[in-house]
Amino acid sequence: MEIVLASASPRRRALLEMLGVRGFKIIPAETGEEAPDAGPADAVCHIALMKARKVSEECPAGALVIAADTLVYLDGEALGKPKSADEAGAMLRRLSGRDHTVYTGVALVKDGREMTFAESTGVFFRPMSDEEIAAYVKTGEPMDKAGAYGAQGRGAVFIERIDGDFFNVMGLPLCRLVTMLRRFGVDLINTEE
Ligand SMILES: Cc1cn([C@H]2C[C@H](O)[C@@H](COP(=O)(O)OP(=O)(O)OP(=O)(O)O)O2)c(=O)[nH]c1=O
Repeated sequence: MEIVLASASPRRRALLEMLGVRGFKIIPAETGEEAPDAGPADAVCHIALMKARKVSEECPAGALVIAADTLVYLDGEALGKPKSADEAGAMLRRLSGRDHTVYTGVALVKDGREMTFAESTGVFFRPMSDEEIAAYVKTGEPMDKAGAYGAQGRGAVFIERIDGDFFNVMGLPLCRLVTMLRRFGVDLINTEE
């Protein structure tokens, strides 16, 4: 079966490769990513579905399209990707010394059949000094990431504890994704190889 990852995220690509998915195509979805006025789980599912639908329209029949969207949620507010170094610093100051929740919505679309789910993971940050935040922002790592950090990169040093699927924080909740893929006839556990 042809599998298409509707994402420009190098992390999502690496995670699918890690699962042993071979020869999948990458077609990033060009959507506005306007979050609807909804709770975080509904919002990430909606955006993921918009991405998957858009790419599915361009794909041949039989292709299974996977899309995702990740948001960091704090005090009832969604933190997306920072637009500037200053905004990244401000986000990190808010995250310092407390816990927040990362939501990733995943959408699977094949021949008009659609499935979505959202996974949440609690992330506990240790207190960060202003110097640490400035130095981290300077690395550039925060810039293309929701909440201005990468749990899989240098950002790891600020994370005291994680409650849930770590890969969900990176942008793709692998445990539930594999279960959902089975419903579309893709079995990544019982492979012949
Ligand atoms: C919190 C966190 C987010 N991220 C990333 C995952 C996502 O790539 C990004 C959130 O932006 P998204 O809009 O979810 O995804 P994207 O724009 O990078 O890619 P596409 O829409 O084409 O699929 O933040 C990390 O890599 N590590 C982290 O610890």
